Amino acid sequence: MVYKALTIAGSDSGGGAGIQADLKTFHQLHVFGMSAITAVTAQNTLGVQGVYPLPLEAIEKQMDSVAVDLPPDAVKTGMLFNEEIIELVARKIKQYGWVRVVVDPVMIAKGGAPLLKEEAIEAFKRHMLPLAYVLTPNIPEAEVLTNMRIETLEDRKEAAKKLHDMGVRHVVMKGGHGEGNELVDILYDGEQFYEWKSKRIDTKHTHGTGCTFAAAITAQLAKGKTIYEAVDVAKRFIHAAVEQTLQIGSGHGPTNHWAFHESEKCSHH
Ligand SMILES: Nc1ncnc2c1ncn2[C@@H]1O[C@H](COP(=O)(O)OP(=O)(O)O)[C@@H](O)[C@H]1O
Ligand SMILES: Cc1ncc(COP(=O)(O)OP(=O)(O)O)c(N)n1
Repeated sequence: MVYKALTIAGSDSGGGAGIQADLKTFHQLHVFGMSAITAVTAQNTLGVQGVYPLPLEAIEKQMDSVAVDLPPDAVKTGMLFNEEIIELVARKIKQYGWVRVVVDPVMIAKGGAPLLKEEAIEAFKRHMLPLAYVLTPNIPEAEVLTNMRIETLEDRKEAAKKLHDMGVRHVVMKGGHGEGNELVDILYDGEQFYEWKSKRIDTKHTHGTGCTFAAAITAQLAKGKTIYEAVDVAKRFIHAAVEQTLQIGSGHGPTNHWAFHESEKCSHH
């Protein structure tokens, strides 16, 4: 059986985040990766040098081409950039009845470049949250989406409940932006909270962590795994990818998409 996943996201020329990170992650987890590119970015480990959204027609055609011939078992969305792209992507997801949809609310690149226009945030909340089988905000993204300040673990849980009330089925809040040497990622399924704790690895090479983590969840969902199983593998995948970084580029380097496979000698999970 060949499982297939589609990423609808921006291209990162530097290869560490966006479409490139998603496809590498799908591949490492033995899922056939497909893409619909929303925007091209000129980007490297030093930052984002240019953002070029694609015409709506080009985005729609890519989604149609994949949908009619290669129906995905799971879908991930990343950089959506503006209101028009959000509306289009949401309409097409509904048209094709895609359910296992992982929405990564990409807003700002680590270097500070906006990957979602501020005026598009309301449209994102309105159109994308109700389609999210899984939403994967980091702490600053969760703050923007819920209009609340998140400092403690209790705040994170309150924000997760709010996001669930806004239509998200499963909230996976990433803890990379929290304080201290321990990272806590949480999952809320509407009833219970689950926590994944790990050591914070002391490195500046974390470009693309969010994309890679959400892509790993998507790959596992494509294979029919439960949300708990999917987050569990994704957490191990990203931990290995940050622990054994590649040390390339002179800024914030990419994570290592080979590391999980090599460290766990996994086959198909
Ligand atoms: N320094 C680090 N050491 C280990 N894991 C990390 C580190 N930074 C981020 N992660 C993990 O990478 C994933 C993405 O985290 P986060 O930084 O919160 O999101 P984003 O990349 O979207 O800003 C999470 O699972 C988080 O726990
Ligand atoms: C094209 C593109 N999409 C998404 C991102 C953001 O990725 P993320 O995983 O959050 O990593 P950082 O930008 O925070 O390093 C991106 N940079 N480019």
